[in-house]
Amino acid sequence: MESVILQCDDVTVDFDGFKAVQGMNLTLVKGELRFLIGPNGAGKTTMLDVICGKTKPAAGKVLFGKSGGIDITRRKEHQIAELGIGRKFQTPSIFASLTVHENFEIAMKQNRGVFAAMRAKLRKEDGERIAAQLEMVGLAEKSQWRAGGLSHGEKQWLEIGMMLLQEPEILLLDEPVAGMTDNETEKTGELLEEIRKTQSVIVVEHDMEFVRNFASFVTVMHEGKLLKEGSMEDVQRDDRVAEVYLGKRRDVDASRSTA
Ligand SMILES: Nc1ncnc2c1ncn2[C@@H]1O[C@H](COP(=O)(O)OP(=O)(O)OP(=O)(O)O)[C@@H](O)[C@H]1O
Repeated sequence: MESVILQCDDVTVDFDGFKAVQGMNLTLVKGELRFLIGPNGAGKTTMLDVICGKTKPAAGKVLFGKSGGIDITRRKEHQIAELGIGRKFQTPSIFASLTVHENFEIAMKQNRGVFAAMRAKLRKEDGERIAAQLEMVGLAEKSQWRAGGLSHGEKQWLEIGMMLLQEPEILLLDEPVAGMTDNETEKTGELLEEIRKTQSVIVVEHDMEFVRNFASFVTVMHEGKLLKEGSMEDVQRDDRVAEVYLGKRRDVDASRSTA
């Protein structure tokens, strides 16, 4: 049976009277790769902010974990991260002057603080995990490169790898392929498919070609609300979805957006 790992119930976010999210529901099961799409301003990023604790909802609940889960709605951001929800923002937060390997070492020991982490010794099993993670995100051959010298796509993978080392149960990614080359986009999709074997992932995305290639289940938001949920085929066939995306046109195939 599918096990629910995250449940957002009737979430409303109010920014000084403006309801960026209104009564939004979202349920994620373990091992799911969920794409959250919708036009600009739909409330997608705000939903990620609510789940990771950056923004507190005015109403509703966020439950995390198995068997009904625990209510994380009022927990602080760092507590939610410690519980196992990792958030990656659009701009990578990596240490540009350190090597790829050193960045991974820091991620491995993040709880001790950055400077303590740099001094602390790695255990043998930590080294093995880092090696496996480098392999998974395709950076094994560049482990001694300075992170600042990596391509845009590689920096994103580095940060995803750093997050994975902290073993989150859920990863929240905001437009991970924005600015990537086609080849990097493809590789990122493959990486997400690999990640979902052990973790659950929510991806906010504008790149419809990418969504079509890698999404099995899509949630569409519009004006802070759930507009439609289903397979990409279902979503593309939906007249309301076509309407909010492109006026009256049926195809949700918006050209690649960098928004
Ligand atoms: N801190 C804030 N204060 C006031 N309004 C905000 C704040 N953050 C977001 N909003 C507004 O809430 C609405 C939803 O924003 P959000 O960023 O969640 O949308 P989105 O679907 O992620 O859009 P995009 O695809 O353009 O990133 C927008 O109208 C935005 O201007």
